[in-house]
Amino acid sequence: VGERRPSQRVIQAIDQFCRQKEWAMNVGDEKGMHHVVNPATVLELGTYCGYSTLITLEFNPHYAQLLYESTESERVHKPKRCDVFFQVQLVEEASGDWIPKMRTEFGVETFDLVFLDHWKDRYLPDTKLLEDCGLLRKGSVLLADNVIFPGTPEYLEYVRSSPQYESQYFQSHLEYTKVEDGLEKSVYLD
Ligand SMILES: C[S@@+](CC[C@H](N)C(=O)[O-])C[C@H]1O[C@@H](n2cnc3c(N)ncnc32)[C@H](O)[C@@H]1O
Ligand SMILES: O=C(c1ccccc1)c1ccc(O)c(O)c1[N+](=O)[O-]
Ligand SMILES: [Mg+2]
Repeated sequence: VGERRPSQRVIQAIDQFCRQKEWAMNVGDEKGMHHVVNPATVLELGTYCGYSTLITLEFNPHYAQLLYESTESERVHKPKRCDVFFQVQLVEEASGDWIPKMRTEFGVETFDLVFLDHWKDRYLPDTKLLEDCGLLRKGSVLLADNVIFPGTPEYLEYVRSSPQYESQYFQSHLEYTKVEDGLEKSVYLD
């Protein structure tokens, strides 16, 4: 068992602080994304402090700054609208405005994985936007946090009743608590 990488040490420190000092809305160390296949092109909706980050959308400049400071990857360059790191592309904009620009701004054809963890009333409209923009392909995975607490009833109803998705619920707990919550994994069938 080797020495923890810097990013693992940061995650461990966040978990310890949130468990012992002050709760925060990171996805946390229990839910995580370990049961999802290893994706190549990932979109995260909702960055916060960058605990779960990959290619990520965050409209709060304060939280976006936290990611710049906490991401140990060197900043490759600073184009006008986003910062590109070795592993992270952060777009400091609202999901509804920027999902339609993913192809033209980033050359994304389709996403292998979308991690939904932003304001819960945006899950359904942004999912429909991803569909309408052709950014999902057969086998794309939507992984949605907080489907029980705070809850995303309209989104759950949609992915569980739509013939376009194969959905599975992974029961867990609200991060750093014993309150029931979980992740809904929905595979797009096209
Ligand atoms: C729960 S936090 C994200 C937690 C993060 N995924 C993690 O696991 O640490 C939700 C974040 O989404 C951001 N957010 C909410 N709605 C958004 C939207 N429509 N577009 C972009 N960011 C959004 C909020 O500013 C907040 O930082
Ligand atoms: O909505 C909240 C929330 C509501 C009230 C106070 C703090 C957080 C929340 C709680 C746990 C989450 O995992 C999460 O992603 C969120 N969120 O804001 O997106
Ligand atoms: Mg969450």
